[in-house]
Amino acid sequence: MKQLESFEIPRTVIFGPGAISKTPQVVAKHKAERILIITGKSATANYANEVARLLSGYSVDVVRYDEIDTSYSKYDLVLGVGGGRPIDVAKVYSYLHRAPLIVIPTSASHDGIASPYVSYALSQKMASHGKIVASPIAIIADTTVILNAPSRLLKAGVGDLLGKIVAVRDWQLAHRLKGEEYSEYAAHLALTSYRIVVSNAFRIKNFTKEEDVRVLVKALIGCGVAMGIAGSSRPCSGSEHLFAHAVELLLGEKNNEAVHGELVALGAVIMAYLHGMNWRRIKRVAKEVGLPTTLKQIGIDTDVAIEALTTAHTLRPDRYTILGSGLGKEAARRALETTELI
Ligand SMILES: NC(=O)C1=CN([C@@H]2O[C@H](COP(=O)(O)OP(=O)(O)OC[C@H]3O[C@@H](n4cnc5c(N)ncnc54)[C@H](OP(=O)(O)O)[C@@H]3O)[C@@H](O)[C@H]2O)C=CC1
Ligand SMILES: O=C(CO)COP(=O)(O)O
Ligand SMILES: [Zn+2]
Repeated sequence: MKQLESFEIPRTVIFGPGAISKTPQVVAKHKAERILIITGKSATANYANEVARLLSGYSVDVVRYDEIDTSYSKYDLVLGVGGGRPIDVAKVYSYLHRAPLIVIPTSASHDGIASPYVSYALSQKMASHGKIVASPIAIIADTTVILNAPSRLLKAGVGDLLGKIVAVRDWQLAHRLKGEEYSEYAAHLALTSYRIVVSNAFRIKNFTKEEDVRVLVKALIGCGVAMGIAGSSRPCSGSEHLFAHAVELLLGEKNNEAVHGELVALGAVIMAYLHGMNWRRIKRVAKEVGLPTTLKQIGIDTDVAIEALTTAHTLRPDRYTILGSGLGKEAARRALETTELI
């Protein structure tokens, strides 16, 4: 007999120019007195303070994501304001303290905006027990704010989406070879986001218009919903993300200048090559948008890339990908040379 299924997706999504001003109305729907705003380290703090001002009738604390710990006192509502890291930490807080979560992205650099899962390594350490599922009750995506974010971040959002073609291919492989459960709907949703950015890449690449950001934000939200439906990040994270995570781990927290979506795009090129897919197309789109297309452009040494490629398969042993039981050093170097990433 089939088992019962359940999944979490966001309840309310408000997006467009000036959406942030709607925060009080969204908050008012929930019986909250004490509100915690988790935000970024510097640039995004202004937005968090703006949100705090809008909520002047409440007791509000604003805390940086890297300064919060699990002993933090109880709040009725948590808001994640910033990039992917503060949003992930806000999800952890929401999960651990059963506080409803509102996500206010200040950039379109990642697809964690609507996903109920947590990716950022620090957040994982904060939650030692089990798998975190924290779907936002609301997303408030202010496209004016996002349009003003550095274009590198918006391009990174395109990079995160370029990875979906590989992630879905890995998932199909695992379905065929390992019998892993596969959701055609979730896979199609992730692929639709990939296709939309690929077909609009030429038009949206400079991110000068609000509608360009809209296309990107919708595609990223679509991926978050795909993860919710799949019950994991599977449709949106395969071997290309394993490569990105492996590089991030090797570089460490302190000297990590690499942006998530940029690493994912480079990973997608390598893994598409290993799959025998059209890796040149992914690279062409990345170049078109202005994403880095060599490791040198983001300061990653060949040794680090090879180490990442040979260890990436160990990071998530339960998620089968084209990396199988691991690449050897020679194969890793060959892949980097053939795809001209080095
Ligand atoms: N849960 C999920 O499903 C997913 C989670 N992720 C996670 O998200 C993270 C990647 O997200 P990303 O956004 O790149 O990382 P960060 O949150 O680290 O943000 C990157 C940089 O962008 C800055 N920034 C954000 N918005 C603005 C803005 N409007 N103006 C100026 N600067 C801005 C941040 O500033 P500041 O210093 O103020 O923070 C930070 O310096 C990774 O840790 C990844 O694992 C990614 C995909 C999916
Ligand atoms: O970044 C993600 C999807 O884009 C999340 O993936 P992970 O589950 O690999 O952290
Ligand atoms: Zn990602």
